[in-house]
Amino acid sequence: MTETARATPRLYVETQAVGDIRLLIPLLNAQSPLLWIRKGQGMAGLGTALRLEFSGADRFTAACEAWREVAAAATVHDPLDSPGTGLIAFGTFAFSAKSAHSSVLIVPEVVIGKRDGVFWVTRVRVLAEGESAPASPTAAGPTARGEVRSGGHPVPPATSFGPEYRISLLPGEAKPDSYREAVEAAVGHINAGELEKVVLARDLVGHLPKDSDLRRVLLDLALGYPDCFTFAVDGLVGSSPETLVRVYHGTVSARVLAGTISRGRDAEADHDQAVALATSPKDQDEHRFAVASVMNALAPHSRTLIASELPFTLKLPNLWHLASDIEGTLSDGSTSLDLIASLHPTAAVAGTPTQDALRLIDELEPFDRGRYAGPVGWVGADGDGEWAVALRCAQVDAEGTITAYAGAGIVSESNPEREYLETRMKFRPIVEAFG
Ligand SMILES: C=C(O[C@@H]1C=C(C(=O)O)C=C[C@H]1O)C(=O)O
Repeated sequence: MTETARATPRLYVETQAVGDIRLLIPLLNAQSPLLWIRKGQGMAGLGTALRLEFSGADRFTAACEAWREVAAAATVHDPLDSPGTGLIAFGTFAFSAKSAHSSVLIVPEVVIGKRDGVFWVTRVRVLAEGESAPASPTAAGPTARGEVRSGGHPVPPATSFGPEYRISLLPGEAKPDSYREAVEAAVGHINAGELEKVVLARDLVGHLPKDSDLRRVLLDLALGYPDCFTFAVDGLVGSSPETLVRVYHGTVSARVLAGTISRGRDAEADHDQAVALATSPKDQDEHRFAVASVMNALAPHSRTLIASELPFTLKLPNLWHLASDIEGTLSDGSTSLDLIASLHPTAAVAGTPTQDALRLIDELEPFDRGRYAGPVGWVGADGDGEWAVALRCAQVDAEGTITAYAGAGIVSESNPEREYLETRMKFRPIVEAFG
């Protein structure tokens, strides 16, 4: 199912430290941005040095294998050796093994990054057949094809934003009534003892005029949701609060979210909402399934693995979530790609038991989720990386069609209207960013 290049391309990669970079988003390409930031820190990508596509049930294992080969064949000069420096790929994976949408790893020609007061630029090019890689770094790094450097400055220039736009997103394949009916049907299956939890989503669609500047949407998301990962990979744009997995030098961490309530109108009502969420048996049930699925997936790869005993309430501008942080040390040298293969799909986005939930999603959701609820993030040459669950997001395709998705965890106590309203809250970041 998965296409692999005949010969592994040999990449030549140079990272250099640069002076202060203020904002990453204005440096991006307006129509095909590559971005991964949280709290203003992260990486922006320009151009494509290498694109690897995967599909089907083996999309994760094929990506692990292909990335290992690409990393092994690459020559990397990276004096900084920190998360995100050196060779990296941005990635987005389809939710379903049956999806018609591709899963991709993209190595940009240029990566501009900032983290903990360190600023860097990485340049990448594919070596020609027979060409040997420079043994030591060239002063300003390899110049990407066709790029004109302004005054020899290593950071590509910011460009001004294109015209403003306001786009309405309207119900797509799943109309509000059919969503409520699907929730009701799911509760029936749960009460019949067929499964314990299923996550059902609905979609909104809109159209982005040709040549619209997607950086406007990213800026809105990044400023409005600074504690979330704001991402743009291959047309998938969004701001996710949920860390699927982070791997760094043999440690592993994740943030599991499941259980949601609206924000209160004033401080007191808001506090009451948080207490109501933290003490709701329905939300605790939903959450327990989600934590268990992540712990079970990580346990075989970990020497130690700890989740907080009780979930905490995570405040976002549009809602409260029940959250649990998980931390551990790896026992088997798994890369972040190996771990997303084990983790996906968690009970926070599929349900419990997984296979029954996936079957019911196929039956009750009238669309292909594409990359929604799949892993989105980045991986480095050593396999370390950071992946979020692609939530609060939309896919913008080549014709400008925007498809946004939001879902809710259904358990036996679920109420169709409340679950519908929960998806409305979850759509807010993306609806407001395009609107
Ligand atoms: C499915 C979504 O969110 C997931 C489901 C949640 C829930 O059911 O409470 C909460 C956070 C996410 O894990 C979504 O945002 O579309």
